[in-house]
Amino acid sequence: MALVIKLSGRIFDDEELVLRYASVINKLPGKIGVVAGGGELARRYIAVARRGGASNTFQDLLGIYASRLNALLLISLLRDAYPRVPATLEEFLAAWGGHKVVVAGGFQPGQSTATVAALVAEAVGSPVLLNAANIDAVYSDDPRRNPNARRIPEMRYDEFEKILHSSALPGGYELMDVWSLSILRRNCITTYVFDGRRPDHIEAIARGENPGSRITC
Ligand SMILES: Nc1ncnc2c1ncn2[C@@H]1O[C@H](COP(=O)(O)OP(=O)(O)O)[C@@H](O)[C@H]1O
Ligand SMILES: O=c1ccn([C@@H]2O[C@H](COP(=O)(O)OP(=O)(O)O)[C@@H](O)[C@H]2O)c(=O)[nH]1
Repeated sequence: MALVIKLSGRIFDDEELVLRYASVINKLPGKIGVVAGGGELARRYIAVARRGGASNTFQDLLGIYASRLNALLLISLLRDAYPRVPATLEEFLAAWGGHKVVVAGGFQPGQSTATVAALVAEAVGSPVLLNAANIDAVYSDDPRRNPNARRIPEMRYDEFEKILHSSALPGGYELMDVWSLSILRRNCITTYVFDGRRPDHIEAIARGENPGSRITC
């Protein structure tokens, strides 16, 4: 069975955490698709570009290249990974046949790596998407803005869509963007959102546990 994991870019801002994820992924059975986010590296370049009046397209492209650098770092730590960062879904699929792990970053402006992860999960036929996020679960509202936000361990995509107010601005797209949800929903792919600081949660989910939030169609 194929498995697809989206790694929040914030994971790549923490050296120890990147090494722990590489160790967990190296031990996972079966074929693994990974998508790396842009993290602090992306936000730093996007902030300078925005300040200098660069277009949203170029701000997104900077985020894409930052996410691809994060992806290449992870590839360098993995045993049997395709040794390049695929820039398109077609390239990802061409690599998928010949390697245990393929690691991508962004694909095109106007979306986030959550959409890349959803496209990859659909393309490789993965029944689940694991989202190692910069938050421990999905809440009724953004817990960083609303201290009364309620943690929601189980929900359906229609409820998830109502909760998310992700801005489609470069470096924004918090948690998951709307395009990712439409792709996940049309394939009935189950998404697990969990604390990205806990690579051990990948094995917990593989054992059938739900350490964060589970979203189903
Ligand atoms: N309903 C929500 N539940 C959980 N987190 C949310 C929600 N709405 C917005 N967020 C925000 O989404 C962020 C997690 O998104 P993620 O893409 O993993 O990290 P980031 O975009 O911060 O790199 C958290 O920082 C959190 O503040
Ligand atoms: O296919 C993609 C993936 C990413 N991005 C850009 O790269 C940034 C970093 O990606 P993301 O926000 O998904 O990373 P994370 O939130 O995990 O750090 C995004 O905000 C977008 O600006 C993009 O334009 N297209």
